[in-house]
Amino acid sequence: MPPRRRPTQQPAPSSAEANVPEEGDLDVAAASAVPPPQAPVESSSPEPGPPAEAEEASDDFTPLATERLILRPYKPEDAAELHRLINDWMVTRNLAAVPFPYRRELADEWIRSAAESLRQGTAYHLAVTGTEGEREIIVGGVGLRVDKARKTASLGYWVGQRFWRHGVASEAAARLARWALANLDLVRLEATAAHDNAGSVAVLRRIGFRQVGEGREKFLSLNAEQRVLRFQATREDLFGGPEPEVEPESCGPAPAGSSPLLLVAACALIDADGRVLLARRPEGKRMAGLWEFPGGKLNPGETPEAALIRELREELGIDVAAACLAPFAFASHRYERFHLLMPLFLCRRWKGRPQPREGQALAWVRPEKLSEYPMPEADLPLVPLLRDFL
Ligand SMILES: Nc1nc2c([nH]c(=O)n2[C@@H]2O[C@H](COP(=O)(O)OP(=O)(O)OP(=O)(O)O)[C@@H](O)[C@H]2O)c(=O)[nH]1
Repeated sequence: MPPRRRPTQQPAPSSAEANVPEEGDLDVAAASAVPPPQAPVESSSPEPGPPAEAEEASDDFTPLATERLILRPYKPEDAAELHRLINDWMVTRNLAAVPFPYRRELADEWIRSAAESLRQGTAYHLAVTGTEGEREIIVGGVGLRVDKARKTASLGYWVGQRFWRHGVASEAAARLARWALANLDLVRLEATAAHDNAGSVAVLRRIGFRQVGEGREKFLSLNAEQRVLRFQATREDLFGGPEPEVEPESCGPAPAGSSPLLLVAACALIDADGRVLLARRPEGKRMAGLWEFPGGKLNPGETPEAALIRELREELGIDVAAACLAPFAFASHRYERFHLLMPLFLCRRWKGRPQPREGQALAWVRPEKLSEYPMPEADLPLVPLLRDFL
């Protein structure tokens, strides 16, 4: 079959990906790296600054680490190794967007286009690397194509045949999927797998995707359509809903059959420009990726004001006086495992400059833009109140 040359014909994990049974262990090691906050992320300065704008383009993607792997942007010098791994019928036959045979020049072209789309924030195609002895080796690839209009992204992955049966695809795909929902402006992830690709289906299920339907897709390597299974994952699928450990001390008594009451104090910090500070729940927490008002649970015996003063110092490194906290509204919302009662205070004066002390991204948001930021359900009624007031 002659290779075809189109920018979309890539070793790209665009969909319907690797047939990778996932057991055992791989002799690869991880270096330490942390994900950068991504859009919509703004200045954390309380001084007047640029208005809130979604900003997703990045020239500088910080690699993502897993226990054994590093997910990093491709480099031009990866082309030969990439070509050697991907120009393999056993790998390409499961990849919808990769032709076979795969010509060497396509690897160069792919690396160039992956760098450009990463810079623009339209796709995140990353090399999955491990180490063999002291040497870094490429073991596969993982990627996301972003559909900004639909706030979705499609996940794909492939693994070089030599590295099958070591759990590489699950480890890499889970990391990128969780990073994406925690850091990008997305409501869900999508993925497809060829109906007979049991390995890839198992990967998607293992990392938290749900099957939502079936369809057909053209596979370049087969030069034919294939039946595919369609999968999706939302934040709730990957991180769980709002179900914190509810300590009896912070709750009122819960009669049999009812949910415990959780008291949380929250604060809308307002800067001199009338912008409100939102904090994004970081990867690793339930509801990661949602934006909320800084604050937190009340400790036993604490007043809401005292809890807020403590939380604002811990989370943002600022000092607030109780006299500067003005009661504004409250949220009363039933989550599955508890009922949230959350007084919301307004504060226009504080000491220090809010800094993200707990890995959260911060955004100073104009009131009319608040509704563009995905927030926990309990906060939704507060948004119009705040917008009208400010
Ligand atoms: N701070 C804050 N919490 C909110 C908001 N809306 C909302 O539903 N919550 C929920 O209220 C609870 C706040 O608890 P928290 O901040 O002390 O705890 P957490 O889940 O972040 O975990 P942690 O115990 O590790 O700090 C969480 O379940 C959180 O999802 C909000 O606007 N601000």
